[in-house]
Amino acid sequence: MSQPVADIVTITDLVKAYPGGFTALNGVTLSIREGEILALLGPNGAGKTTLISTICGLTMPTGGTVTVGGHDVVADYRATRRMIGLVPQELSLEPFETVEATVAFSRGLFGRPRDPARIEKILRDLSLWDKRASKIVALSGGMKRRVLIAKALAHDPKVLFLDEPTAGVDVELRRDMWRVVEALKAAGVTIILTTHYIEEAEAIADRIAVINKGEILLVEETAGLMARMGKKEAVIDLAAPLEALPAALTGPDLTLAAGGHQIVYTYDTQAERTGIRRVLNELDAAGIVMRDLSTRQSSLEDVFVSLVHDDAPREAAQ
Ligand SMILES: Nc1ncnc2c1ncn2[C@@H]1O[C@H](COP(=O)(O)OP(=O)(O)OP(=O)(O)O)[C@@H](O)[C@H]1O
Repeated sequence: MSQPVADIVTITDLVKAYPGGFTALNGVTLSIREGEILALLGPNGAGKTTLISTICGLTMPTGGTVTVGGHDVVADYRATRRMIGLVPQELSLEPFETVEATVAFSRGLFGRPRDPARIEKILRDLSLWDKRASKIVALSGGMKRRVLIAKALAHDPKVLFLDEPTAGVDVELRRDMWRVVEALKAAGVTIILTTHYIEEAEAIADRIAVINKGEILLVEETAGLMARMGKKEAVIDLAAPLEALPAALTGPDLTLAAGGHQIVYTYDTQAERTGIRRVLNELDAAGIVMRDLSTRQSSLEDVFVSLVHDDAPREAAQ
């Protein structure tokens, strides 16, 4: 029998109001499971970096609690910080230091004893071993990102935060980075990543959390989310516009669009039968002439946009 998965990070009613009065986190409750890859998605300014900084103990919360491995991040900062590795957005490295010294120094910062074999393993896993004697300044952007990850792993953290790990890197390097993240997961590290690339979340995350205006809008298994919300639409172009749908074709899955020139039928991609044939038969029976039929699959990107968009009127109403 498989063991139930424990939560390694527990965030409860977290609030962060910045001194100027801006509330960046507005009651965030979220549990992160040991060993998972969780993608945190949200538009610019949603509160992703503030959330990560608060879990890492770099930003003080104004309300609520965060525990890592059962320890409170404020009361027990040293214990929680040791359990966390953070890869920041900016490439903040000492340019004239070597790769190996940079990573070894980072281990020392957390009071861990020197362990050249451990550093070698980290560098090898990240394909940095051949570059160990190179100065940071001589590395490509992609290699510098790997050094940042190596640095964050140098003290053997249980939880790794990656803030926009593939921002601005090319497709090949991005896929390379995904392999690195998956290998870390296989080694038992819990990973939380923020990203603006939705296909990145879809490709590697076990669960997806969507944050907007300091509030968590959704947390769900990636596969379940795609199955539940990844609907397919059939768009039927009509020869002549309709004022209304015929009586036999009313229902929440059918809408009239494009000024009556189109019927949009939304169906579940998981269902045994799509129901498209029934719709076409009903059109025929009602004497409605179809000009064209096309289908489109909604992606996680559509789900994300509709979630964040649906959230917009709330702000206007406040
Ligand atoms: N030190 C600060 N003082 C005041 N406001 C701040 C501070 N840091 C962040 N904010 C504000 O809090 C909000 C959330 O910022 P945060 O950086 O957490 O968002 P984000 O989701 O990480 O955005 P991005 O995707 O652009 O990195 C923003 O409106 C930002 O302007």
